Amino acid sequence: MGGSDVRARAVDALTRLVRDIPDFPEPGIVFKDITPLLADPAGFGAVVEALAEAGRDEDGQVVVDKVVGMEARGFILAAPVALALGVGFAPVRKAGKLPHLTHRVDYALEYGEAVLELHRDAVAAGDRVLLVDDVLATGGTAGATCDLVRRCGAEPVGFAVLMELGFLDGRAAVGDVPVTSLLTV
Ligand SMILES: O=P(O)(O)OC[C@H]1O[C@H](OP(=O)(O)OP(=O)(O)O)[C@H](O)[C@@H]1O
Ligand SMILES: Nc1ncnc2[nH]cnc12
Repeated sequence: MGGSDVRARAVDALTRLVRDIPDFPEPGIVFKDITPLLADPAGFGAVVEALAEAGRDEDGQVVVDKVVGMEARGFILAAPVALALGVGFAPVRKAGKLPHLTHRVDYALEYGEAVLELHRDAVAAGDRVLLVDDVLATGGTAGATCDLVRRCGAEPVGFAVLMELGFLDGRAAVGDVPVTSLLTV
């Protein structure tokens, strides 16, 4: 199947299977709930395939060494993307969850602030790293993850996300790291 077909199937699944939950987790936020998408194997498979395209070049060659996913929804998408690309997966977690030596970054997101961590040995110096998550909102999470990857001496070479909230300038937070967003809402 060609790249545009893969993407079209993913966009169709996102349009049908992501629901809006108003005022969650706080008043004024419209929460993008991906659980119906995850419950649909064809839709879930379609979006994983489309996200994985961000880790390949035009000839279909894999051009990344590692996939990083952000807790918690990012894990669900990033792990199968890593397997699809045949590379390893590394988790970025909220504070206090990773057991070995970590790098830490404070960050803000659409509804709060927190600390993210990455094991210092999770990615190697010089690795080319693809970030994967479900939603790009303010970009706080993605920006902090780029910082963590760089602190390991590795290079964030792409950020693949299901949905981008277009009214927030999330792309600014990741600077010149290319963003692949399957849907802008
Ligand atoms: O662009 P931002 O403003 O940073 O927001 C995007 C982040 O917010 C959500 O995660 P959340 O921290 O709510 O964690 P969860 O996946 O555990 O629900 C989402 O999964 C992204 O990681
Ligand atoms: N509106 C939203 N829906 C789901 N996840 C989010 N993360 C940040 N903003 C979000």
